[in-house]
Amino acid sequence: MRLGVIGAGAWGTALAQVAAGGGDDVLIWAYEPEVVDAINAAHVNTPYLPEVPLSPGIRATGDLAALADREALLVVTPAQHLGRILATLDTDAPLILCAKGIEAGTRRLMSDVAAAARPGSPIAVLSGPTFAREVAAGLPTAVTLACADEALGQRLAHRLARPTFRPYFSDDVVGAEIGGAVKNVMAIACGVVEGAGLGQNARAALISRGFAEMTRFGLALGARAETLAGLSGLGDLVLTCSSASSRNFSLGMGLGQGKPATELLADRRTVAEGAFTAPVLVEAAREAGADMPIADAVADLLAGKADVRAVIDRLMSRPLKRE
Ligand SMILES: NC(=O)c1ccc[n+]([C@@H]2O[C@H](COP(=O)([O-])OP(=O)(O)OC[C@H]3O[C@@H](n4cnc5c(N)ncnc54)[C@H](O)[C@@H]3O)[C@@H](O)[C@H]2O)c1
Ligand SMILES: O=P(O)(O)OC[C@H](O)CO
Repeated sequence: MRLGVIGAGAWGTALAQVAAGGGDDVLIWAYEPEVVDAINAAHVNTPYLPEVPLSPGIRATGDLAALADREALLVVTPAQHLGRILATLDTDAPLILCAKGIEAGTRRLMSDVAAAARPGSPIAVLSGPTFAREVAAGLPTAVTLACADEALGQRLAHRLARPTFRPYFSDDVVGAEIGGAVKNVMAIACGVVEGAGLGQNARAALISRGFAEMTRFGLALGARAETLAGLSGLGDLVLTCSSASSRNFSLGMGLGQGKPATELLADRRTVAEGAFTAPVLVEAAREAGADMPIADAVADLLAGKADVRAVIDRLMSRPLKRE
C-alpha cells in the first residue's frame, strides 16, 4: 500500500516503522525540516524517537502536497493542529485518525474536525494502549480500528495488521475517540496522586472512578459501553494511568509535586494532550449533562485555580452516592 503518515512525532514515526516493516511504501510528513532531513539522511527521528533505527523504506517530506498520491493517510498530528493541516491537503483518500483529544473552542471530536476539513474522505480512528517506543520496538500491541463503513474498516485493519500489531475492528467511531481523549485527562490525575505521594489505593480509585466518568460522558455522546470497556477506553486508561512513560502521567506527577502547570508546559517539545483536552472536556461534559468531577479537578489544577490539597478535599467530600 502507498501509505502516508501526517505528523512525525513519536507516534507517527512508530506507525511508519510498523507499516514499512510489512512492506508498505511509506511517506511521512514532518512539521520540522530537521526531522525531514534526519529521517531521509540518517534514518532516525532524532528529536522524537532517537533510539529506533528506521526502515530505509520510510521517506520523509515537508511538503503536504507530496501526499496526494497516497492510498490512505494516518493522521498523527497533535489534536489541536489536525483541522488546520487537513484543510491544506488535496486528497479524498481514507483518513485514519490517531490523535487523542478534543478541539479547543469548537468542542469537536477529531472525526468531526476531519469531516469538516475533508468532506470527501472516509474516516477511521486508530486508538488503544500504545506507547510509541514499544510499538516501534516490535513489542506485542493491540488497538481498536473504528470505522462506520465496516467493509472499509475491515480492509484497513487487515492492511495495518502485523505479527506484533493487532487491530480489532469496531464501528463505534465516537466511542473509540472518547476513550483516547478522556484517558489522557485521567492519566494527569493519576500522576498527581503519584507525585503527591497519595498512595496506590487512591490511584486505583481514580482509575475506577475515571472510567465511570469516561462512560457517563461517552454514553451521553452516543458511544457504546463495550467500546469504552475495550482497548481504546479502559485498556488505554489502565496503561496511561499506571506508568511514568506516559507524558500525561508525568505532567501530573509534576503538578502533584507542587510545580505550576505553566512551568511544566513551557518549552515542552512533546505533547501531553490531556493539558489541552481537560478544559474543553469540562465544557463538553457540562453541555452533555455528564458529571465529571475528576476532569473538573484536573482542569482547575492546570489553570492554577486550586492546589492539590484543595482538589483532593473536594473530591473526597462530595456527597456519598451509589456506585
Ligand atoms: N507517543 C505515543 O506513544 C502516542 C501513542 C498513541 C497516540 N498518540 C497521539 O498521537 C498524537 C501525536 O503525538 P506524538 O506522541 O506523536 O507527538 P510528540 O509529542 O512525539 O511530538 C510532537 C509533535 O507535534 C508536532 N508539532 C509541534 N508543533 C506543531 C505545529 N505548530 N503544527 C503541526 N505539528 C506540530 C511535532 O512536529 C511532532 O510531530 C497525539 O494526539 C498523541 O496523543 C501518541
Ligand atoms: O504518553 P501519553 O500520555 O501521551 O500516552 C501515549 C499513548 O496515548 C498511550 O496509549
